[in-house]
Amino acid sequence: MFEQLGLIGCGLMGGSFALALKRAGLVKRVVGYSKSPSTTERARQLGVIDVEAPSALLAVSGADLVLLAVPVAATEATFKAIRHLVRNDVLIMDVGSTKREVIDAARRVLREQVGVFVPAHPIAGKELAGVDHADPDLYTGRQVILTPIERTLPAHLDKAEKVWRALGCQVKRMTPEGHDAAYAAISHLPHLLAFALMNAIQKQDEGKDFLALAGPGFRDFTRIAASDAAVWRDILLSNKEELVSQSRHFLRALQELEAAIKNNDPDALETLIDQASEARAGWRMTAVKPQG
Ligand SMILES: NC(=O)C1=CN([C@@H]2O[C@H](COP(=O)(O)OP(=O)(O)OC[C@H]3O[C@@H](n4cnc5c(N)ncnc54)[C@H](O)[C@@H]3O)[C@@H](O)[C@H]2O)C=CC1
Ligand SMILES: O=C(O)C(=O)Cc1ccc(O)cc1
Repeated sequence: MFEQLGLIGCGLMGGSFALALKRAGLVKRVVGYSKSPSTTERARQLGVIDVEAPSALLAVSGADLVLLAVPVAATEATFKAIRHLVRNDVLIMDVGSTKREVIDAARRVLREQVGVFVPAHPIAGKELAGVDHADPDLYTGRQVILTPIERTLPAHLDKAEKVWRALGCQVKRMTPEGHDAAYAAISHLPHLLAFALMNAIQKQDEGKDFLALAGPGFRDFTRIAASDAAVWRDILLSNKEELVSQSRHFLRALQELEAAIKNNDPDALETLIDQASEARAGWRMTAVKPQG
């Protein structure tokens, strides 16, 4: 049981964490801070937080658990804002979608105290940002990747694992590098492609008319294109090398398909589609709860 969660970033991810922690009876009080005072106020109105803090530092004052749930490029400024209140008995976690840059920021700012920070990435979320979409079930049954470094304090790592497990998550450990390489392929590239597809269509003269005719396949493929621009700008820029490398893999695969079409080669085309179809049919999302 935690006395106080200091929540920095009262949006979708932070708000959902606060609601889930409260529902599990794991926290007595949630003190929240978001950059925009209207968001913090809304979070309190919704019962996501109990107390509005006027600064990140004041949200952390008296907290034994701190969650950073801000766009990843805001991580360093957030650590700087709170560093004077970072003590060894406080557990700090984040929920950022990339890990190497977040950890570099933590090392630069927290220095010898970096061990209290346990980098975390819940593989849960949706395309709808903001506290109004916070949901106590968001994390239930989902994977959470922890990417500890050599200085991470074992007791803090253990406590972090217990918190996520108590919220119904399946916890996995990876290196920050392994994490960023994998998520470039399975999350950052798919978002990039969804953004590109929407723009490619809407920039055509008949784009609007085409979109009006689209069906469920298009809906499934492009859902994530509606994601928050500031959040995704930061994610894509903070995993640049891995993302560009995955984009090259994708372009090669696209060119192979295009060549089979241009060459009127049905066998080659069928083989390529078969490979994709079998891989997708055999894939299941790792989850604790039965998935829809
Ligand atoms: N949206 C998703 O599905 C997932 C997002 N994430 C990560 O979660 C983090 C938060 O994303 P969401 O909750 O989706 O976004 P959001 O936009 O719903 O919430 C972010 C909140 O942070 C606040 N904020 C922005 N800059 C700030 C600053 N400098 N100081 C204090 N507050 C600040 C915003 O006002 C907003 O309330 C990001 O790092 C993202 O990479 C991780 C997994 C899934
Ligand atoms: O909307 C979806 O289905 C997502 O894939 C959500 C998501 C977005 C970012 C992450 O780092 C992890 C999960």
